[in-house]
Amino acid sequence: MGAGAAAACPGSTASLSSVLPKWWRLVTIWFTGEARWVARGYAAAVICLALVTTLFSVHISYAQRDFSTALSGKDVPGFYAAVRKFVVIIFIAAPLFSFTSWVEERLVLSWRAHLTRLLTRKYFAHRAFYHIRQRGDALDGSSATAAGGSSGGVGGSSSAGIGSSSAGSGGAAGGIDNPDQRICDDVASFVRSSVSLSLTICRKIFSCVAFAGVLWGVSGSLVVFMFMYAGVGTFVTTAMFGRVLTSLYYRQLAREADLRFSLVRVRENAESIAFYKGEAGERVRVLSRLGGVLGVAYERVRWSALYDLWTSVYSYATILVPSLLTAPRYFKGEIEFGVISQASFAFSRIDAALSIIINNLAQISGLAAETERLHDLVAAMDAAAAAAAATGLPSSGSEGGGSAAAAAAAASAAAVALLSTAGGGEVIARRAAAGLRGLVLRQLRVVTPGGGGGGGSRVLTAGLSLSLEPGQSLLIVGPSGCGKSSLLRAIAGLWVAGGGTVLLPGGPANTAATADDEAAAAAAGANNNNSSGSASSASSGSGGGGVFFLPQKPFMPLGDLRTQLTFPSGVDMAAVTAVAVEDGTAPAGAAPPATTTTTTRPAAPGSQGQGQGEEGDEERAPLLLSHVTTTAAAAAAGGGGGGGGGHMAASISLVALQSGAGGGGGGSGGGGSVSDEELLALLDDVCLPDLVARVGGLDVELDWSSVLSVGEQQRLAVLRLLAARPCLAFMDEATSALDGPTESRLYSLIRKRVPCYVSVGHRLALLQHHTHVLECLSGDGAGGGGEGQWRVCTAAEYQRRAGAGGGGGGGAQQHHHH
Ligand SMILES: Nc1ncnc2c1ncn2[C@@H]1O[C@H](COP(=O)(O)OP(=O)(O)OP(=O)(O)O)[C@@H](O)[C@H]1O
Repeated sequence: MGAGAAAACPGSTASLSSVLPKWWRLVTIWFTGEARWVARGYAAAVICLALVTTLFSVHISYAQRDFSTALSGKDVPGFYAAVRKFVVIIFIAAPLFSFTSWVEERLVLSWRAHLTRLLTRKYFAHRAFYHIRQRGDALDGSSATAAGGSSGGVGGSSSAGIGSSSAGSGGAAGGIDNPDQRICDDVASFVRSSVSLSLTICRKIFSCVAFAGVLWGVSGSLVVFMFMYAGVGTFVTTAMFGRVLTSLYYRQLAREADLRFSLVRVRENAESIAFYKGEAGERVRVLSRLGGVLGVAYERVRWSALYDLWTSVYSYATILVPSLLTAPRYFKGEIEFGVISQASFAFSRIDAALSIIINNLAQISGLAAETERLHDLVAAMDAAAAAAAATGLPSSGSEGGGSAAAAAAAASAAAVALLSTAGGGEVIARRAAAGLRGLVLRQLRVVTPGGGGGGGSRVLTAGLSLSLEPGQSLLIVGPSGCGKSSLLRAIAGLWVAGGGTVLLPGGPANTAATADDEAAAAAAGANNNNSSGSASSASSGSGGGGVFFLPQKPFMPLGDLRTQLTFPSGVDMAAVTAVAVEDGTAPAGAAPPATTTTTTRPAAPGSQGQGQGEEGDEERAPLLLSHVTTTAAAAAAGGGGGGGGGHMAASISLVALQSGAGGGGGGSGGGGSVSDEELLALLDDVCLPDLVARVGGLDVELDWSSVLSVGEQQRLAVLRLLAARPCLAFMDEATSALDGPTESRLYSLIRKRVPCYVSVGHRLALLQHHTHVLECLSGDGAGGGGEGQWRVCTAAEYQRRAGAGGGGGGGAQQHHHH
């Protein structure tokens, strides 16, 4: 029974001693972090209080002794003297004991707050939540319960974690299940158990020393016997129960989180399940996860019963032993009666101290499991951050600075090392090029997560090079599953496995942050070098990078209607600052909170000449989309007819044309926030003029994803794009739920306000809104291990072919060589 449990759970392979360094690493996060003086103050206070309360316990034992001796000797004055002494001690000790528990509770709360905030920051930094989620999804189901318990050191866990973000090799390598549960529940229990166990140990050591002195006065042999007795007991207990109980506790945590997750999924997808009439299946799934929880729970009950049996035998024996050893001397008249009871009391205290593992094994094994889970989570988050930093845009704008750059460089180096061990693959480089206002891809290779060069990974795109400049727009088309969305994932930096370079607008000219940005960044954790400064602020766009992604699935955050419209940059500055102040991350000079929610926009690009980006002049110059091809398509073009479109048979190159510094395409608006009037006008633009009136105002909070139709949600998403006014936008089937005329109207607006954009779509009607088409030529995502082939042509040419040859495939045939 125990062996089975141990084999099934990675956590079980960790012995208690191997968990100790991990526990210590987690503990030092608080004690050496920015709040270290608070932490150390609390720790010193509780340790002193533990010492004082232990001394009082010794006094109480002496008072008790006098008490019993006076009573048995019928010594009336002695009795009353003992009573008086006892009352005085209790009078002082009682408030002290309650003050001690108050300080302990405060310590627990502060520590928990600190650790949860830290993990939350790490969770959102560098989109760790995305990379960790991927691994969690892959493991969703029964295997998830066994995941996450890597018993290796930080290095081992890190490489597993990095794999999840880039080139993971499947669940077997160890991953992170249910990060939400780890951040909420595991932190709380970890902190509580750590404090209570540490204090227990402190108290036990003190009392062990104090009572060993007392007992030594009675009988030296009793002390020696005591230590031997406790040593054997501890050894037997840990050998018999330690690993099994830790493993069972670990599995129970994971399975309970799985059960809860299955119920949360039902709540989130209630309508779809109801339409499918899928409740029977869901019920079975929930109940089977309950079965998983109960299975582990029953096993725990069995082991706990055995453990209880053992501890009762052990502790009852300790009641008898001191009396057996001291009674003969009492019978001979060598000691008083009170000495027997004092010896028993001292013996039981020392026994309790020495039997700390025996008596607290359940709590210790719980703490060990929580330590494993939190340690793995932190390692995975750090690894995800390092991987993101390896491919992320260099820091620019609000978080710039020597230390940030150095940290990013260090993280990059770490990530490259980790990636090379995890997947053996290259990483896509993403850079911000100052002055660039379009998109440049160079020899881009996109690989699905799942291994760098095999082991389930697939190459979706190989050798793709293109450039897009203001005034141009690209429609990505191709069969479902060929890798269109994945191309956007790679450009956005969500997928990093592969190779080549992505250049995006960036640098001072395009990322000049507004005051609000800076305040937000400063307040929201600028002093945390894991904060998501560089890559995400640039690529999420609306804040300061000028690049905006609209995903395929609309997302409606929790909050009022204004939040929906201004997402992701609509930040309640008062709340941000409040959080940062609570968090202790607000710098001394943090900007005072704004009173309203604001949406920031990139400032209008200024003169191009100031660009200090990483790229040279060649990259800064706007590039005309001259051609695009891939290695495979290039070869094909060399051998067969290349119809139109400017395909080149030879090597791929980017043709930099005349720089049109100052970037055409117009319209990049000035900085500042979006007023309510502007929001109302934008709602009008996206054909939702009556939405505010219908729901009752901009401040109304509803469950937006269920009260708005998918088409309405898509229109709101386009509104966000228009409000953000990026210089480059990516839309993944962002208008797929809209009727033709509405879609057309929205695209006309986008064309007017966004100089350069890329869409993924299936409808031919979209052609009229794009200047070029990027077509995936692989029928099935380069199935069978072939490389993804793409080609570009003008929209007119694509349209011509579609008219003549039945879809873009007519033209595609010419180059479709495997
Ligand atoms: N996290 C992942 N891990 C491994 N493979 C993935 C992952 N996400 C997607 N894929 C695979 O990558 C391929 C490309 O997916 P992608 O979403 O880019 O397709 P698409 O061309 O956008 O399709 P559609 O038109 O249906 O939206 C698919 O075969 C998909 O199964």
